Amino acid sequence: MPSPKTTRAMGSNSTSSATTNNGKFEFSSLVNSRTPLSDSPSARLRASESPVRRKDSLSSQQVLPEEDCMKLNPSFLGIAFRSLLAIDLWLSKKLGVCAGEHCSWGSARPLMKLIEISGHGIPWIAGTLYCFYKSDSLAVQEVVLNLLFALILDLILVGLVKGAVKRRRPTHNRMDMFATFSVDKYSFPSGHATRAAMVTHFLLNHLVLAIPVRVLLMLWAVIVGFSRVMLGRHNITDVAFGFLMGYMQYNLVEYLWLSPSTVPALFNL
Ligand SMILES: CC(C)=CCC/C(C)=C/COP(=O)(O)O
Repeated sequence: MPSPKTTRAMGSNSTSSATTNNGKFEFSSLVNSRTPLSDSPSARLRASESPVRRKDSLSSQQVLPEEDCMKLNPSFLGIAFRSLLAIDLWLSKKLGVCAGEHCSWGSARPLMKLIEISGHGIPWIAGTLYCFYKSDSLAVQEVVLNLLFALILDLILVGLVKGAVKRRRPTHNRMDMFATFSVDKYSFPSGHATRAAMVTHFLLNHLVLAIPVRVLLMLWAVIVGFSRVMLGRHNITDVAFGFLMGYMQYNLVEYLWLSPSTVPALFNL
């Protein structure tokens, strides 16, 4: 692939031309792939095209395919976004202190894995089903059924976003998670973070809890989020978006609230 420094292709004649500097081709700007080589003052260089081959092989009317081009003038937002991602990866790797037994906090890994199980979907769904089975009043059944609905909705929405974004987990992650599903190989967003945020919001709003219990519940959610990064399962942005998504999922459950008047069949179990 030619050197990224490029010399303006002087398209005055039917084919582009390149200048050489001690035999090394230099380009100051590139020809736009969407217009004929001879017309545009700035452009892109076909990544697989060497200057020498390009001069001979491309006529002035041939348009370079977009996918073959390398964009050398990214927007400010593009640069800012990539810088944020680079900081995210770097800081997440720094915070992955329990990613393995050999890490600086490797001895805390068993505790982090216990916290991981406390935020897993299976224990929450199994526990909620048990509470629904044992519930003896319509009011309790209504709350428990909506919690079950929220947990299932969380799995579906997180699975869809994971499958769409397909962000790989951090390289330092050791994939030894308890009971995972296909899309759980992907990192964005953190399903534990969405679940912790959603469940905490749900319980704080639908259960009468003493202040210390409310504080412990919120603390649990934050610790689950931190544990995802410390275990190396996620980057910080995966968890941050997970918390935001979990909060939005709770509001969606409130909007779609299942009540005996709207879905009586669910309550005649
Ligand atoms: C298979 C079931 C019922 C739940 C999967 C729960 C799970 C493994 C989610 C992944 O969480 P992270 O995205 O935080 O790693």
